[in-house]
Amino acid sequence: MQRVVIIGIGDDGASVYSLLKNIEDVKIVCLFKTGAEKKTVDLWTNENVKILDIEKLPEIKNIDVIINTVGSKEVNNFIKGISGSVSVVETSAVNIMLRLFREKEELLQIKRIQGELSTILNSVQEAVEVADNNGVVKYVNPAFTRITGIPGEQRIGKNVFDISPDGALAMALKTGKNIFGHRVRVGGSNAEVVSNASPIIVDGNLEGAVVVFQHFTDVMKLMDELRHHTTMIENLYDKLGQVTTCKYSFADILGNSPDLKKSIQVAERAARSNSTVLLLGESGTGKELFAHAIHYASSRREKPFIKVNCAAIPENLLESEFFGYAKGAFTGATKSKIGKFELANGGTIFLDEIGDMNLILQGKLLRVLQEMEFERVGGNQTIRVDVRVIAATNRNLPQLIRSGKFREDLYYRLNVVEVTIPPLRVRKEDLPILVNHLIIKLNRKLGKKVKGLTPDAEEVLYSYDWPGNVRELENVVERVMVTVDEDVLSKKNFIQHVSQLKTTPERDMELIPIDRMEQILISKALAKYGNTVEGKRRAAQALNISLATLYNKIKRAKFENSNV
Ligand SMILES: Nc1ncnc2c1ncn2[C@@H]1O[C@H](COP(=O)(O)OP(=O)(O)OP(=O)(O)O)[C@@H](O)[C@H]1O
Repeated sequence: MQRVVIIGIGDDGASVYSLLKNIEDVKIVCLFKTGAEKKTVDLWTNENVKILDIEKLPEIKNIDVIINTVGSKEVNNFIKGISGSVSVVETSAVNIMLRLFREKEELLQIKRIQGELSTILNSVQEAVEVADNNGVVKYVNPAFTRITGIPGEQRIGKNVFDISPDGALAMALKTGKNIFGHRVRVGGSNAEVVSNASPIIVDGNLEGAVVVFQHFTDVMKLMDELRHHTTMIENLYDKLGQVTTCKYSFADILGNSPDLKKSIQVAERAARSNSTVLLLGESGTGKELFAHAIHYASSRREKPFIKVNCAAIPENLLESEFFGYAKGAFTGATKSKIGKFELANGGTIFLDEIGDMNLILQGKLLRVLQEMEFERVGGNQTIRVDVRVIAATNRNLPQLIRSGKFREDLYYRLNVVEVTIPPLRVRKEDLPILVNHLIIKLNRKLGKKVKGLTPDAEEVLYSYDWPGNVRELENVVERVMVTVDEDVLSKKNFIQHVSQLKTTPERDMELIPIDRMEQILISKALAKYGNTVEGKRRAAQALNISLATLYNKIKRAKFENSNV
């Protein structure tokens, strides 16, 4: 066991201490503080070692070696004066020893980094090749061999300017610049790769270059995957845009006329089932409103509601709109797209203007309705869906069937539950509730304070037939409210702003049987004043007949009608 003392508690003293403290045959007896250290190190508080003043050196017995880390003359002389037979390692020898120690430490550190780097390079999927500034290959990783089929030992030592002069590595060495996305066949192999290369610059000098590449097919595979996911994202965006949030419920369908109530009743019953519903009614009667309400009242209310207007989509696009298309199905189909039936999966598809669909598509639709499965246009995979169908039309389907424009079998498929929505002209008693609701809504929208209509304005509305139904009524009331500043809307406002508001009698003044004319006037009066006892009393007054006569005429009209 060598008993050692260290002179000096500065940087060098600390280094020597660290170097020797774990050596088995060395016992560091203590360290000596000299006062000549440039800076003392604050390491000692955590170390189990004694620190003494240099004056105490003579008192320490049985020392084998004194290591002097302090370069001061006085300290040297003091040690020489007392060391006697004890070996003294001078400062210059200590410095050499420390330099060797530090270099060894650096080497160990480099070796550690090298080990880590080589683990990384061995495990990456990309090929890596390194050449020096003359182009001589110094390193290739295992992925290089996997991708090119060239063993490392066959590659290392060769010159890239000979074996791969068009490669990214040679280009980076020639130009000193980064090369990106270079597509090339690796010299000496058949592998087509996409590579990135960078020059290695140390202290401003070109020391070599490194290239990283991947098999072109791998890149293509990644690109395909990327494209697939991009399509998926686009389709989802598409989906978001097309999924109509179901806006209306049965509570939004206004009107108390018996005919409308009957339609609502049938629709409510249909909503509870999964049956296909066919909505019939003139334009603007509220078919879409009913479709929304049915979906909203059904168990599918949380699922998508998808509307397709069969008349608005060009015939040649309708099929792909419905069923989507596969990538490459036609020129321009660079990616696949899902159709409305898939979008509606789990929910409801609303096929508006079904009477305008072409015959070929009618056949395809029939198959979907029967089997709930289809293929995308140009695709061969069968897609199964669970969709509730609501179709609507303002056309006379039986007539279209007779003229060969609509498939009878499709008609029966769609017509599981038929809901006919009456036109506004046969339920004019619904006018007040509709108009009041519109005024409230438009007051809010336009910032107006309209309270209602004058009786003669009401008369104008009652006398009109409303061929555009509720939609026309909405347009007319809005047009009037936008332009008029009065609180109560008068006949003048309506006539002035809606020139097409011609009253029915004026238009229909051709000759008809008197009893028929009577019936028209009675229903007009009842529509205006309502079918209640009070309404009938006022109607009789307006017609200038007694209440009893009115009852008689109503009875006779009903009797006659039932005999028709
Ligand atoms: N009973 C009703 N109560 C309240 N609003 C109604 C009623 N009926 C129709 N509407 C309103 O009238 C407008 C037209 O209705 P909708 O679009 O549903 O008619 P449609 O029959 O589908 O018309 P088209 O055949 O032209 O597509 C909508 O703004 C709708 O909210």
